[in-house]
Amino acid sequence: MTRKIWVFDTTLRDGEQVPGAKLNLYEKVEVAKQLKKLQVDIIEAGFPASSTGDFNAVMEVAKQVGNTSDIMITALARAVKQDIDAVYNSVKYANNPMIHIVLGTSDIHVEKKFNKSKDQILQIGVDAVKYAKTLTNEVQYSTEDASRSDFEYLWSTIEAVMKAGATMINVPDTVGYAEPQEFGEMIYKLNDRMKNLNDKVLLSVHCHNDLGMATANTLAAVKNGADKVECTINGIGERAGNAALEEVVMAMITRDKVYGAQTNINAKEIMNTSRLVSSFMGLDVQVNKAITGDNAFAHSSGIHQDGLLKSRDAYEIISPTAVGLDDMELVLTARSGRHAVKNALEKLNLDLTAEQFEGVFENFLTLADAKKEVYNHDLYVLVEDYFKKHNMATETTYSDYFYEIEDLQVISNSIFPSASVKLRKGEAIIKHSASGSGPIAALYTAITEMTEIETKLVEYNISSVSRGKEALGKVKIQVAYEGETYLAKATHTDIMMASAMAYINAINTIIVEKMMPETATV
Ligand SMILES: CC(=O)SCCNC(=O)CCNC(=O)[C@H](O)C(C)(C)COP(=O)(O)OP(=O)(O)OC[C@H]1O[C@@H](n2cnc3c(N)ncnc32)[C@H](O)[C@@H]1OP(=O)(O)O
Ligand SMILES: CC(C)C(=O)C(=O)O
Repeated sequence: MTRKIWVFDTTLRDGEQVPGAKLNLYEKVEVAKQLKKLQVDIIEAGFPASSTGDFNAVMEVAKQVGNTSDIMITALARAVKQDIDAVYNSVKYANNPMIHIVLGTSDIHVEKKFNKSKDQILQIGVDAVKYAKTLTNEVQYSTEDASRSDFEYLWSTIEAVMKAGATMINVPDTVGYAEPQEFGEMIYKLNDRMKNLNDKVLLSVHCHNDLGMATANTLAAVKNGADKVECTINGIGERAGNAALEEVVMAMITRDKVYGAQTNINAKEIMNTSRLVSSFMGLDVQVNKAITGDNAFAHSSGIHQDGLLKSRDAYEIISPTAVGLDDMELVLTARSGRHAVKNALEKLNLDLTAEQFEGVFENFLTLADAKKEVYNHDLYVLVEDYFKKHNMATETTYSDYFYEIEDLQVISNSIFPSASVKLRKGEAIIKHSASGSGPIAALYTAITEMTEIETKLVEYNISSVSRGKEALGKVKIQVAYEGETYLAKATHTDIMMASAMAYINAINTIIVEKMMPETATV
């Protein structure tokens, strides 16, 4: 039988502990609404005692998102009356409020942090739970630093707080010290004892990623009886972060026979949630991050691309559509082979003879060696160049459709930010200037007015690819056009040039998908 695993999302509490990731009230509510669409069971919305801003944000999440019976809203408190009151007074507006109390159980915490005896700390925990129970029925108790605690003391604490009324026991690997086998064994023993005492109390885990094992430890706990997992979107959180919700959930779906457990998560909302959190918190997702990284479903090497074209399961264990992406991406690079390039040409209706293909492929490799990625609009131009070189007539001049940047100048000031841009479209040269509220707005306005393709810039993201003065700027954008979104990127030492190139890549992609004539055959 498949067990149900509860998902407790702590993106808005532990995730928000990432330096610089603080969200305002509006942003917290928006993320919480998206977490509800993702169908998490519990949202930990913050730490209300820490500031008035966070108290109000938690209260707003409780009111606006906790207003239905399918979700529980909680927030964190130390084992301190004032913190517990702050949690209660903010989460009480939810249909299902819960108070979450944390207190350490390891010798390090008891002796060095609190300078108290084990009995004193245990009593403080019990009193905190008893007090919280006078306010709400649902109370979770977290035994901070559980994985470095003396097992019998950890158990005495859990037993005592369960008797005091805790409805969920959360066992944290606070400093990411645990190892899957060892952590699994600890959870097995705790589960056994807990179920004997009161089988209605849920056993939960909260794992950190200091040794890169947060997901593995969480899944080991699931295998060994844990009922609930605490996670964050994109694995963000204090220091090296927490177990990533998308990894834990997709592992249970993909390896269902191993875990025999499932969550209620609507996996198709994973990418939307990841992008929203990344954009609001200003935290880029590492490109190779499992499930939500840019390259998680992108294949770039010839042998893999060939294998995928023959049978998807050769190199794919999860369909990208399962997490809300359109499809896998075959990125054309200098490591691509003939099968992938032929497939891309065929998709564009560019049917070539074997001899023509070999000629185009040779030129493709030369271009790919010079560029990081070859786009569909580059393929059109490669085919056209081949035909021109071999004095063959073409019905359509493809390069007449696409834009290339020849030059640009951007003036950034607080009075009148402006941009002058020179574009090439086939043989034609177009020049234009525009102003805007900032340099990027001016640049993108100039290009929009020249190309007459009205897009909406949904996201603009710039990062440095390397260190130092010569660092390359990498620009990633998302634009909307006629109800669809297009992602594009570009890299250049000049960040304005990288910004313009990314935008032109998006424009050319829109042209390929929406504006190339059906009859565009060679
Ligand atoms: C593992 C985790 O992620 S736990 C959650 C971490 N999150 C946060 O810390 C939320 C943000 N924190 C804050 O805003 C502040 O630290 C506050 C409001 C919690 C406390 O602020 P202050 O009162 O100024 O105390 P400060 O943070 O300097 O020190 C923590 C105090 O809480 C005590 N404390 C720490 N953990 C606990 C606990 N679980 N239960 C009871 N007391 C605790 C410490 O011993 C210390 O008390 P002391 O002043 O008597 O030595
Ligand atoms: C509050 C607890 C669950 C925590 O964040 C930790 O121990 O890491």
